[in-house]
Amino acid sequence: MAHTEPHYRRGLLLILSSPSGAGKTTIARKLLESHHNLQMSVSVTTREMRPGEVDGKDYHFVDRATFDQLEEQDAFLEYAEVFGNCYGTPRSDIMEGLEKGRDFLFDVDWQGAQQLYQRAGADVVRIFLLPPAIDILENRLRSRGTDSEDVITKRMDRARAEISHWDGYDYVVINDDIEACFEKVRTILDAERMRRSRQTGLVNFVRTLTAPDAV
Ligand SMILES: Nc1ncnc2c1ncn2[C@@H]1O[C@H](COP(=O)(O)OP(=O)(O)OP(=O)(O)O)[C@@H](O)[C@H]1O
Ligand SMILES: Nc1nc2c(ncn2[C@@H]2O[C@H](COP(=O)(O)O)[C@@H](O)[C@H]2O)c(=O)[nH]1
Repeated sequence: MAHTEPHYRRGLLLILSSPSGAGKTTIARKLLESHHNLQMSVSVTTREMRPGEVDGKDYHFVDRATFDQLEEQDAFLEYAEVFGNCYGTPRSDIMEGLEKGRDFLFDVDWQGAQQLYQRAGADVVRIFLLPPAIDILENRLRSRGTDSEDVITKRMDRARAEISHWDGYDYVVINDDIEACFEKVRTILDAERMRRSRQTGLVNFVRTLTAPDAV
């Protein structure tokens, strides 16, 4: 075996949660640009499409009847109701992808993080993003320009509840400067990929070092 041959690694499920507006989508985009072998888990949702969003890329947009049907078919690894809309993670592909060493990125709320952890514990890495201050969070939601004042009020009310779940995560990162935050999240992902428990091909490799004649 050439010493450059990559060792087999099991994939992981990287969860990014935060109060709405703290920067999950922004950090997720940067991670996807910089890490090949990382793909977004595209959720199914009943919420209206926002300007600029693409069906099948940002979400799979469906009506409530279709969502309920998928739920009945056990098509979701997890699902939750957020701001009166339903969101679910499609089960298909993910378990199979993990076996093949693929990593998946999730932008889900604390309920999604909890359910994914209950179903796929050892494969899950949970990161929670916090804003540097509560008024900065509100400013970011306003400057994003995607929501009405009514929706911003709802998101801010929910933000406090979401923040109260910060201690259900493996890592907590404050998103003050976007580049600094990204560097921290990237470091976590790179280190988690190296975990011994994920590098399942190491057993055979180590055998070639310690008992080369037996291989
Ligand atoms: N560190 C930062 N400094 C300044 N602006 C930021 C920072 N991080 C994100 N933003 C901006 O804040 C707004 C909200 O960010 P983003 O949409 O990524 O949040 P989110 O957590 O995905 O929100 P939601 O849960 O509602 O989808 C965006 O306009 C984004 O460009
Ligand atoms: N439990 C889940 N939560 C999800 C999923 N997809 C998104 N979300 C969360 O919903 C809110 C609102 O998102 P928005 O795009 O409408 O602003 C946000 O907190 C997301 O993290 C999912 O599949 N499951």
